[in-house]
Amino acid sequence: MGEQDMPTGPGNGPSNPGKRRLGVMGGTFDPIHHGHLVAASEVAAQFHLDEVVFVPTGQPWQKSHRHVSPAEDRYLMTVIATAENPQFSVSRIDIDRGGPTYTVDTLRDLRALNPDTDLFFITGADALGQILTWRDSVELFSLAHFIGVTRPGHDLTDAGLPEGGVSLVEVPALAISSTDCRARVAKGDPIWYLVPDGVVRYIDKRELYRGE
Ligand SMILES: Nc1ncnc2c1ncn2[C@@H]1O[C@H](COP(=O)(O)OP(=O)(O)OP(=O)(O)O)[C@@H](O)[C@H]1O
Ligand SMILES: O=C(O)c1ccc[n+]([C@@H]2O[C@H](COP(=O)([O-])O)[C@@H](O)[C@H]2O)c1
Repeated sequence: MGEQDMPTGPGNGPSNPGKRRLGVMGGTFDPIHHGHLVAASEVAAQFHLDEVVFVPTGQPWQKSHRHVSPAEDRYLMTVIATAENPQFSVSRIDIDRGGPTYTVDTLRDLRALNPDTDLFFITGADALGQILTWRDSVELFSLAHFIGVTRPGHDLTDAGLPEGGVSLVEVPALAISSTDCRARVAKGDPIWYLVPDGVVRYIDKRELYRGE
C-alpha cells in the first residue's frame, strides 16, 4: 500500500504525519499462535504501523472461570514467538501492574510511556463483540483507535461501537485458537505449525497443558 493509500478519515483512525504509530496486541496468549501473529502482521502492513507491542494479560478477569498458565510462561512464549520480527516487541506492563487486567490501564500506561504516538489496539472479532463489557469502555476509544480483525466462526461487526473509533480489517483467516492448542496438547496431538516451533518446544519443556 502506497502512502497515498494510507488509511485516513473517521473510520480509519488518526493520520498524523510524523507521529509514531504503535500497534497494541493484548491477549492472554495461553499459548500465542499463528492466528495472533498473522493478525498483527497484516494490521501493521495495512495501517503503516512502526511497531506492534504484544501485551500478555496479568490476570484476565473474563477468563477467571478456567485455569490460566502462569504469566511468566505466557510472557516467555510471547517473547519466543515474536523474537525474529524486528517490528514486534513484548511488554510486561499488564503482568507487572498486578491485579485484574483492564485494557483502559494498558492504554493509559502505554500513552504515558510513548508520548507523540498514536495507539492502535488490535483485537479479534470475538473480543471486539465484547468490548462494551470491558471496564471504562467509553474511555477506551479516546485512548486508541480500535482495529477489529476477522476470525473464523465470529462475525466482524462494529455495531454499537462509536462511529470513527473502530476499523474492520480482513486478515487471511486462520481457524486456530489457544483453546484448541491446549486441548491438542492434552490429547497428545501435535501443535506443530499452529504455533511457532520455539513455542512447541517451550510447552514441551515446561509440560504445559498436559493435564487439562
Ligand atoms: N485465529 C485468530 N484470528 C484473529 N484474531 C485472533 C485469533 N485468535 C485470537 N485472536 C485475537 O487475539 C486476541 C488475544 O486472543 P487470546 O490470547 O484470548 O487467544 P484465543 O485463541 O482467543 O484464546 P482462548 O481460546 O484461550 O480464548 C483477541 O483479541 C482475539 O480475538
Ligand atoms: O478491559 C477489560 O475489561 C477487558 C476485558 C476482557 C478482555 N480485555 C482485553 O482483551 C484482550 C484479549 O483478551 P483475552 O482475554 O481474550 O485474551 C486482552 O488485551 C485483554 O486485556 C480487556
